[in-house]
Amino acid sequence: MSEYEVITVEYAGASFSITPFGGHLLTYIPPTQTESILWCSSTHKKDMSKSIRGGVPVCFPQFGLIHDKVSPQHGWARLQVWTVVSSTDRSVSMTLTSSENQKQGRPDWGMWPANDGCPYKARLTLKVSLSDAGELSYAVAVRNEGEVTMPYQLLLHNYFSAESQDPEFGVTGLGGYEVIDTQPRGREGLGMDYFTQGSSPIRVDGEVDRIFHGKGPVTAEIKRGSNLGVARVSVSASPPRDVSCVVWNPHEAKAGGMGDFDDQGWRGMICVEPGLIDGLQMIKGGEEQVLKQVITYSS
Ligand SMILES: O=P(O)(O)OC[C@H]1O[C@H](O)[C@H](O)[C@@H](O)[C@@H]1O
Repeated sequence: MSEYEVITVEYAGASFSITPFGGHLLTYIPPTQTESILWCSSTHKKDMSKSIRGGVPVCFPQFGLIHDKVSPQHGWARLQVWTVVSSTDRSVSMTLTSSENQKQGRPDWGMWPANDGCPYKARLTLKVSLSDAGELSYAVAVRNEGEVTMPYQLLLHNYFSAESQDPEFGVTGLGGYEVIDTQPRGREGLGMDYFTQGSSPIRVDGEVDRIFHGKGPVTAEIKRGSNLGVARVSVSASPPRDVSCVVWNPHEAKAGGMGDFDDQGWRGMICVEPGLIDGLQMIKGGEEQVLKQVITYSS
């Protein structure tokens, strides 16, 4: 099987690389830095048989698993080859339609009826660009090209490189958010915990898999550890709506069971994943909704 194609853009002392497979951002190197602040597993699949483990997978039309036994976890957008529509000295734009997905014979979202009877027509357009200051802007537009109102979810599954066991490590900015903790401490097997996030940083002291629901846009700060500096991700939706965020680190046992996860790689990463996942999003025929994140770095 052939490997995915990679497009690299360098501008304002920064660079990023992206592949049409999944519309997947692979690296972002901010100005003055020599290494990507995004984490990517060295053992990820390059042959397009599986979503890339690292970078920024696009999750659409749903986050997570729908228990219909056919829809892939986190949807099909990250499994399709997107079409490049423009490429400039500072940006790349790609598009993907649900009809393309249907042609590939992949199952649709469980809530979408089977391929030929599906009433929904979605077009995703992704634009990744570098500003004059070398900041990375990453926007996904969802257009309903059909006539009936279409439900969806969209999430940007950012993998940041981080020293997750460093005392300086922590994720902040989600204080006051309502949390669904799928890995409650000390209550194994007893389902989920629900609480309001306090102001202290989120750390990795076991498997972390938490969904944070808040109001309006999100800005999360990732103190990546003593040696790696700080990443900041600012996310907003247009038209304005509530943006949620997932924080995930599989820790040793779960990562060890994943064939495409570097040995001990969980020590070097954290996922901070903004998304429109507080219930189903509704979009009328002919309308477009956009989720945009800006990623910046400071030492
Ligand atoms: O292995 P994947 O399908 O890429 O999912 C990786 C992870 O994505 C999210 O962070 C979910 O909250 C996790 O429960 C899941 O394990």
